[in-house]
Amino acid sequence: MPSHSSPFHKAEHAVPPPPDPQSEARELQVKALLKTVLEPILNTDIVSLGMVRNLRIVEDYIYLRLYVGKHQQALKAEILTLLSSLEWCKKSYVELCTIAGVRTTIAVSSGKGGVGKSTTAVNLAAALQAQGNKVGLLDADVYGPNVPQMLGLAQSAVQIVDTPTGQRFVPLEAHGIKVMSVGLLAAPDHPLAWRGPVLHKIITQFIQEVAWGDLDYLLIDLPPGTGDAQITIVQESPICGVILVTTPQQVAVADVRRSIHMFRQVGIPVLGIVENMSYLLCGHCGTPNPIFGSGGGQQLADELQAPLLGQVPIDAKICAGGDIGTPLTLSDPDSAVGQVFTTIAIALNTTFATPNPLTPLAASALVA
Ligand SMILES: Nc1ncnc2c1ncn2[C@@H]1O[C@H](COP(=O)(O)OP(=O)(O)OP(=O)(O)O)[C@@H](O)[C@H]1O
Repeated sequence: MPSHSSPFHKAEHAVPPPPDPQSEARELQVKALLKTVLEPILNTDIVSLGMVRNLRIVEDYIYLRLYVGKHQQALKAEILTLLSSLEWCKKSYVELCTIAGVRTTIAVSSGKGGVGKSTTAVNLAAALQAQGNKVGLLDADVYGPNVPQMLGLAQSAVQIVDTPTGQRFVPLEAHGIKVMSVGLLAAPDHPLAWRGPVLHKIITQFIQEVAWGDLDYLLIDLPPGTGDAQITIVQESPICGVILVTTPQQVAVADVRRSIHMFRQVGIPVLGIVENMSYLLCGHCGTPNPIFGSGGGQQLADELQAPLLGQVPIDAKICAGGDIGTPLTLSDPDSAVGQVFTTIAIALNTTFATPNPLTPLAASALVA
């Protein structure tokens, strides 16, 4: 954090001065330098990974925020050493932004509601957990928080604990997955009509004030669309990347296109697209029938250079699983649905858990 004697303390509240050529040149110099710092697992520079945000240069001082997982905190020292090599820099401040205990944070988003975003988040969490990962699921869909019901936790009460760093929500647990949801704080059947600053505060609390313990993956189920709530969440959290869910119809695809642009604008890598309700499997012969049309997900993936991570069939057992609180990927991992989510979980593990010379998933995520 910047000390009170730093120029940033004054600058926080002041109207930003017009950019001067010297500051602009220095900013370019700093960015170029930061681009030489590689995240060792993804083997990609920290600027392209969206880890560096809020870069500001005031006179001879540099300030930036570094959004990282618990295993990446050593990057701070590397950055400070590197910036100290600039002959004009008197001091640099790197504010570490992380979620305590969490290694990899991934958001699940969709351009519009009802396309299966929560279904994807829940089944992916189950697939990652089944592969031996410690997994948390944060239901940040303030407009329709239905993760608790999908995991059989609908009526549960949330506990609060005192910790050395303040009070924290205690996540609930379902099928070995730690779960926190805005829905758990609202009375049943009560609309969640939070707006503006209240919404911002609740979301920020959810990101920072949950006692997750040690997690390999934290999945965040975002609200649909590209509004204030989504932007707050992606800007306030150390998200490594976002998975976008769509259906094959043209209208859903257009919404996802908008979402992808929004994420790329704020510098969050897009890990790929999940096409849900891609086809209906014939109950007799097993032939796939693309009742909502076909090719939408692949077309979008090609156009936006984001990989198509999987195509999930329509299966009535998904709804049944949602109602009884057990994701289909857990109750029937060998089903076509279970296999799609297992494949995606393996791709994520390969990308985020093993040092590698730029996996296809990581490489394509960074195309702007
Ligand atoms: N592949 C599928 N086959 C059958 N039913 C599905 C499938 N995917 C989702 N559903 C069902 O569609 C409904 C909407 O799914 P879900 O709640 O996951 O969508 P969502 O995008 O999260 O919606 P919202 O944005 O409104 O929260 C649920 O009843 C779910 O069980």
